[in-house]
Amino acid sequence: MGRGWNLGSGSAKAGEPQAAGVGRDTEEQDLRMVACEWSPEAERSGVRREALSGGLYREQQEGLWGSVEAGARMEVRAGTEGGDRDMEGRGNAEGALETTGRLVRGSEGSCGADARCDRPRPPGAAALMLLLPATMFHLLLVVRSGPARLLGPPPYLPGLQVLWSPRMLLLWLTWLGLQAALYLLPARKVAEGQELKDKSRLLYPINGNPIYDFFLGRELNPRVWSFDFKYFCELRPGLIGWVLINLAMLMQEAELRGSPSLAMWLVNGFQLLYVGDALWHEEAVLTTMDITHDGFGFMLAFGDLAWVPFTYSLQAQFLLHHPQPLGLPVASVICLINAVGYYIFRGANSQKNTFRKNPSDPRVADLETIPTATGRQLLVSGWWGMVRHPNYLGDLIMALAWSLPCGVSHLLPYFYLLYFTALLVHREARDEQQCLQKYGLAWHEYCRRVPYRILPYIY
Ligand SMILES: NC(=O)C1=CN([C@@H]2O[C@H](COP(=O)(O)OP(=O)(O)OC[C@H]3O[C@@H](n4cnc5c(N)ncnc54)[C@H](OP(=O)(O)O)[C@@H]3O)[C@@H](O)[C@H]2O)C=CC1
Ligand SMILES: CC(C)=CCC[C@@H](C)[C@H]1CC=C2C3=C(CC[C@@]21C)[C@@]1(C)CC[C@H](O)C(C)(C)[C@@H]1CC3
Repeated sequence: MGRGWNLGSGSAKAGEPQAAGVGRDTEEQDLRMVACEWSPEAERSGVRREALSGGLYREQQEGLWGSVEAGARMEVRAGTEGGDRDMEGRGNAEGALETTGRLVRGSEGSCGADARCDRPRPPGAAALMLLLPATMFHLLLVVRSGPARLLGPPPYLPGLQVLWSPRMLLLWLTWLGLQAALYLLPARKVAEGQELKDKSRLLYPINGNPIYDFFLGRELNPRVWSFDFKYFCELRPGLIGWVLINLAMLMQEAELRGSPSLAMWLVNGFQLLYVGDALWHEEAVLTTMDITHDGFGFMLAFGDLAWVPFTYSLQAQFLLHHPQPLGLPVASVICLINAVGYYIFRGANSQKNTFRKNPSDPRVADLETIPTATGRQLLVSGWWGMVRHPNYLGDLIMALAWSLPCGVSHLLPYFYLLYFTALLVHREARDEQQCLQKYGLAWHEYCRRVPYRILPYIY
């Protein structure tokens, strides 16, 4: 059997686990830890030292995670980079092992804080940088064409003179400038984000690959004074730009056909609700992995400033060029689908945010939780007991409702749904990795209790 030990959660000897435990100031904590059973997913070879959130880390004696046998001895080393301490414990017949030891806060740092360990390699990054703009242009060309075929070649290629317009560039810069000016208004609320992982020395690798770094961004939170480029781009210019493009489509349709169609109203209304919700809950964006984990490179800059406004508004663009009849009964069903999606999306996000801010809040105090070695807890009832990403489920249901008003004659309006499913499945896998890194066996226990990721009984 292996001799590496996965530290599970246990009750704290001094100071019960708290939701805000990660940021505790005490230099040393006495923790009572329970080593749990080996699981195939937990087996990872080659990991010598692993960070526990809250600045703690543990080391494995050998490359494997180990199960605990009766009477087995375990050795866990924990400490700061400068000075480790050893601890010992004994296993019992049930395969659980208790040990009491003193963990000393070390410097935070692990693959979990490194945005590069779970991302595409340079050739993939280079391909994406060509593919994404090409896809966007393709979509914009075909949505205007008669057949509007998602998979066919574009009907024509515009000349360079069409693509280059100093007036448009000026307009775009003015738009960014206006957003930047609004963003800088002194009246806005100053919110504190999560403790950032860029305290880690591992976050800034010396040997970077220029293509890869350009794609992902070297800097986690590029700022000039208090102007945070990533945070600014994540919400304002792109999301508001998306709504404005939708609105322009609606107005143009009114001009062309006398009044906007019901389908156009629905698409505008649904997406306005989504963007309004994002801006209303602006602070919640601080805990998304884009802000806490990803650098600000091509992916987010292009994603936020171009991809979101131009491809997320595809349905409205499609409807302008391909009007679709929509009766009231079908429209009502679509509204219901969107309402259900929004209800799940908002309910799940709010439940987690409320819980993370204050676990004793009466709205979440009764929910069942799993303690973790970091002091934070994981919800296992309510929305987060249904599937491991109920917010993604709600988001996907809404995505379906945004496409349905465009009818079923074309695949193009379903592009967002397809892309978004791929994005969320990939994102879910990344988050899973990070949570495993953060919470170790407590995360395995959560996965055991809540086996489905996004879609109950299916995925
Ligand atoms: N429209 C779009 O293009 C996109 C929309 N989105 C939406 O953005 C929103 C945010 O998504 P995203 O940033 O990916 O991540 P989530 O909001 O899903 O947050 C994941 C984090 O939540 C915490 N968590 C996970 N499970 C539990 C649990 N059981 N109990 C308590 N906390 C838990 C963990 O962090 P910790 O424990 O550290 O708190 C985990 O890392 C989603 O609604 C998503 O649909 C996302 C991407 C694109
Ligand atoms: C293909 C490509 C270029 C991908 C880049 C991905 C980005 C477009 C998305 C990554 C995470 C996002 C989020 C939102 C918009 C899309 C991007 C930037 C978001 C702002 C949409 C509104 C939501 O309410 C949200 C605030 C939760 C969400 C955050 C993540």
